[in-house]
Amino acid sequence: MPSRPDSDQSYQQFHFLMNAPALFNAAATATELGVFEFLHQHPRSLFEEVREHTRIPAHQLRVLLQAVCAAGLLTRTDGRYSNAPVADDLLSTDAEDSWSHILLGWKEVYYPAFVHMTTALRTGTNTALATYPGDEPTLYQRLSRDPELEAVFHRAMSAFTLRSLDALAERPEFGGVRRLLDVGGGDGTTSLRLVARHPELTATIFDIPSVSKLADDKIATFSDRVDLRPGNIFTDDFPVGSDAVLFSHVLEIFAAEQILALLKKAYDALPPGGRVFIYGYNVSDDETSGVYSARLGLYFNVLASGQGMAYPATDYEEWLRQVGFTAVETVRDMPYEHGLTMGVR
Ligand SMILES: C[S@@+](CC[C@H](N)C(=O)[O-])C[C@H]1O[C@@H](n2cnc3c(N)ncnc32)[C@H](O)[C@@H]1O
Repeated sequence: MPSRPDSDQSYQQFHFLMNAPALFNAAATATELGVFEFLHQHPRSLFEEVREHTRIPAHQLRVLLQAVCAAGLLTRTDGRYSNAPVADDLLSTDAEDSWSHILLGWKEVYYPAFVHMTTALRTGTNTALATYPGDEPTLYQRLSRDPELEAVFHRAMSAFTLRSLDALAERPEFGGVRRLLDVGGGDGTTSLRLVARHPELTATIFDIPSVSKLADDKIATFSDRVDLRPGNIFTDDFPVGSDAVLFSHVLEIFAAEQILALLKKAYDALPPGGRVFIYGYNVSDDETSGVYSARLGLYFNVLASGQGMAYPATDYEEWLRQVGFTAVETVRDMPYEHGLTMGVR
């Protein structure tokens, strides 16, 4: 059996990758037990102090803390534990954009589904969806039967969206928009940030009724400039009267024919000169890089919709042209593997 030198970076990455699911879960459990939050407030704590806070048996805490140290998220010096700087920045608070929400959403929804990956990819359908009650074709619709999990899921999505949203909100193109239709706008996180940044902008959030209810709570502060359109983006008409349509993290869920149908609906709902914005993850054009995009594509195909991926920007550009949009272009290399593809009716 050939062996590789320990100095080989790809070998080190291989070690980390093979153990990553266990370390991910240790980080999620430490988050749920409030370890990072406690050590943020009480750096250099002794084992007994962490134990008093977490209230788990000493041996099990010993095992957990070793794992989280090995993952690089905690340090232990002279027997005292502290957050590593990256954990202190990203995991130690309950703020809306905290990675702690993202971790819990991935732990509860994404990663349990991946035991179905081989079957799902072999059979070409999202077999993990069978673990959720209902007969609706996507996870988003089935989650409406479990409001608690739906809230965890949307809190995670909102936290992640907040992390990548500023690059979108800062785009000068939104300065020229007056009425935005935010298709699949979720709990309103994106529209709220856009209207806060652009004082002339008003927005309509179009999403399924149970998600619109989540948005209802959030939009209170901007209720004069943000409204809700509960419904199904495929079977219900797009409201008219907007001069721009935004698809943020939505088209990537679906297959090419469905994307073309949604883009055609956007085209028909827009006036001449109206704009379309497609914001989300893009794999590289040669489809070899993008770890966030990889996770997302697998999640769609194993669980969420049974199709879709973080398509390369060139796919979106081609679909926009096919539907009739002009001045098609993409802003590439935005944070978190994001891109913004735009067109004009
Ligand atoms: C990945 S989330 C994106 C949310 C938000 N746009 C963002 O960027 O954070 C996809 C959204 O599409 C919505 N969605 C999926 N299928 C839908 C359908 N058929 N009709 C209405 N909304 C749908 C989901 O409920 C969910 O809120």
